[in-house]
Amino acid sequence: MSSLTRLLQEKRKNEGSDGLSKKGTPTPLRLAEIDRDSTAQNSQTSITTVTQIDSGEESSEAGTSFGAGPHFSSSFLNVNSAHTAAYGSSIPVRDRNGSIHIDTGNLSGASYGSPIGQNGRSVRSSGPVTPNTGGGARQIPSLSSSIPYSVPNSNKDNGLGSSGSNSSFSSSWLETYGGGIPSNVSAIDSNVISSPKVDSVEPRFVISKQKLQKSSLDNSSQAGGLSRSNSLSSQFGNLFFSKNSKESPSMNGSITPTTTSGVKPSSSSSATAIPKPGRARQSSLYISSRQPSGSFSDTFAESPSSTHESVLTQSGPKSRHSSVVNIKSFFKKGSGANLSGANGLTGSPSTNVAVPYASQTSNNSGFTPGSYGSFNGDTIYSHTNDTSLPFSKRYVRTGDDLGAGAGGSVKLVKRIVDNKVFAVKEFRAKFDHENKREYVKKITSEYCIGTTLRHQNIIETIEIVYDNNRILQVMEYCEYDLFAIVMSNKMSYEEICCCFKQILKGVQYLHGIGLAHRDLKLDNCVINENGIVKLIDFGAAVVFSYPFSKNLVEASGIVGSDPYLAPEVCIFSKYDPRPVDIWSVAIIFACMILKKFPWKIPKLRDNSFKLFCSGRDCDSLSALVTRAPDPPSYDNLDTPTTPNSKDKSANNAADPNNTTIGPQRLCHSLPEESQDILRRMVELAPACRANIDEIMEDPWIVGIDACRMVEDGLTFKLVPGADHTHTKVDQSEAHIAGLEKKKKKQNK
Ligand SMILES: Nc1ncnc2c1ncn2[C@@H]1O[C@H](COP(=O)(O)OP(=O)(O)OP(=O)(O)O)[C@@H](O)[C@H]1O
Repeated sequence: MSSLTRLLQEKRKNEGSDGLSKKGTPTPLRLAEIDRDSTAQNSQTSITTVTQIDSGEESSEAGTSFGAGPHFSSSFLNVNSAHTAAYGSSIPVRDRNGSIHIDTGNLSGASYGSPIGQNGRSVRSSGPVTPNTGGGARQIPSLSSSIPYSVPNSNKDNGLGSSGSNSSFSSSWLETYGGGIPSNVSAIDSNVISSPKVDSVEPRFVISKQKLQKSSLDNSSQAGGLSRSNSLSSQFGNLFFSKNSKESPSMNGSITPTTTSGVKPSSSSSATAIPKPGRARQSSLYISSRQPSGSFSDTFAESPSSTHESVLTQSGPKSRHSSVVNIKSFFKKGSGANLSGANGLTGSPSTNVAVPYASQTSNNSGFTPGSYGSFNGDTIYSHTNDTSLPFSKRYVRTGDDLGAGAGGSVKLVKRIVDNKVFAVKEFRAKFDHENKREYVKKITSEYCIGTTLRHQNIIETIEIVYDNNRILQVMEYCEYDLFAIVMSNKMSYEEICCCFKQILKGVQYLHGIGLAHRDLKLDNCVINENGIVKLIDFGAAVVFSYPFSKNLVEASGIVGSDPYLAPEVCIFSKYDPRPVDIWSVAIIFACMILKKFPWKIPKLRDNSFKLFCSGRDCDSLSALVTRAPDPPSYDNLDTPTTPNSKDKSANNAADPNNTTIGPQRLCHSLPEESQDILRRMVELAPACRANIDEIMEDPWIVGIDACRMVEDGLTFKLVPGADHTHTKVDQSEAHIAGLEKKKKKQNK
């Protein structure tokens, strides 16, 4: 068990059993209680045996040697390593770093069997690219071939149509592959999952659909975008998961070690074990970020002064430009050349950069011509004009690291000219096995998104610098990780609602410009002294809509962190990324209220999730996930589809009074006024899930008095929510890195 995990456990113990007990907030039911109750009830209800297609997680732990170092608890490991990956066999899956893994079709271990690093991140088992030879693999179409995207309410759906796969439900994946659904069974019978063929490069790297298709053909051997997030949920893992959380009874299968080479055709049977791919993205990057590089860290002189005095003075409103940088021209003019030079590449990376549509329609009035495109010295992009000096002459490192993850490490710096404090993300170095073009694509993708976004609930990128062979992203600094604030257990209910609404606003902005985040979790929300929440880490973001196009560009790959993953991500090779974000935000809310995850992973082998899926009017998870809302009836054509009418076809519980199974298993533990919309946010079927605009119209959400910045002449001023203040914690434990450090000290 990691030191931090133990710390959090201890903290939880000390804090007693209840999370929030504010007026109007039901005392959250601990997962342990839920599980005990439900397990007891389980035997009495009509829930029948669940056909488990996985081998058990428990045995995976038992059968895996994690080395002699400190271990994470089983629950921690499960949440952080239980990667669902591409199901079936022989699918080369690519993580966010571009490394390709081959799953052999056995439950195993690239992740489970890998040695766990000191911080609990399993070492990635990545091998060379191996062609997809899964000839026997059944081809699972994308989710859109099973459900119509043009569902009622699609007018609220940013006007996006389907990706051209509007097959009706009658010709769905379910009927083709899954057979009929017995109507008289209330439990989830089986989740028929086989090997989806992932055959495209990630769309965010491609300008047009045509290019995407071409690239898909060209790169068919580099299939798949498996990506695992380096989940700082790790800390939550141990804290939130009940020790008593029961795994599925059928989880006692043995674990077959995964190899990263060799190919095994998938079985099309529903009893196929789900292979566990390597925990690719996180560990190796994590390690990478700690490699002595002689670059970034050495560039700064350590500042003797404490960081946080000045932090308090710099957290005022940042200038918000209404415009969005045209990243396409940005790359053509400047950074492309710069990066080319920097990485020894020929050709501009601009040809592979996705352009969200807002970027083409906006003007660039917020940026001077010199702020991007051309660069002074080592600056690739900057909000400011003061880029004539090299980075190391303008900033000084101060304080400790803020965090490190898959994309790189984040440090605190002070701008010499005005003593303002910023967070600087040093993108990780290129891996040896990674080709340069791939690496540049990844990095450029993240930072071009970072430089494009302008919203008070999205972190602001100040400048991007090429320095000493590393790419540095200077961001506004936020004093707290939302994770750390939640862990303090001091948040009031109103404060939680405020944070929730701000996260939703950030998502609304992203979805409005055609981007989905795909890795929304507490760890990727930071909060400043004013109580303004910001989304960070756009390393997994994708463009789902291009300018002037009504087509949806589906996302692919299992991207995100297990407890926050939407179920369709684990089932389909391609999916609409918007409902995935919505699901994740619902989990974030549940975590803030309950102080624990509802489940470790949205798969049937997780008993808690299985119970959540059970007790509905359908017995197949696949069927539940591919449901579509009822079409509007002829009698009610004039009546717009309301959330309630959508509910008709949603995955409602057969017995709404039974709080141990079905959606109410989760929702009944949440504050009453939040239950309606939360239930719609955790709809198993993405087509029935509330979209962001519907959520923002929910009366409870509308009524939340969230803190916000409003324009005040040329600047912005804070309008705090009237019914709450924001919790502050000591800076030594305001960020994950600080928490880790503190724990390590305590353990010595
Ligand atoms: N602007 C910021 N202000 C304050 N802290 C920040 C900021 N950006 C990042 N951090 C801290 O650094 C950590 C890692 O940042 P980030 O998530 O961007 O890195 P990553 O390498 O992409 O991580 P992951 O593996 O989760 O994707 C965050 O969890 C947070 O604690």
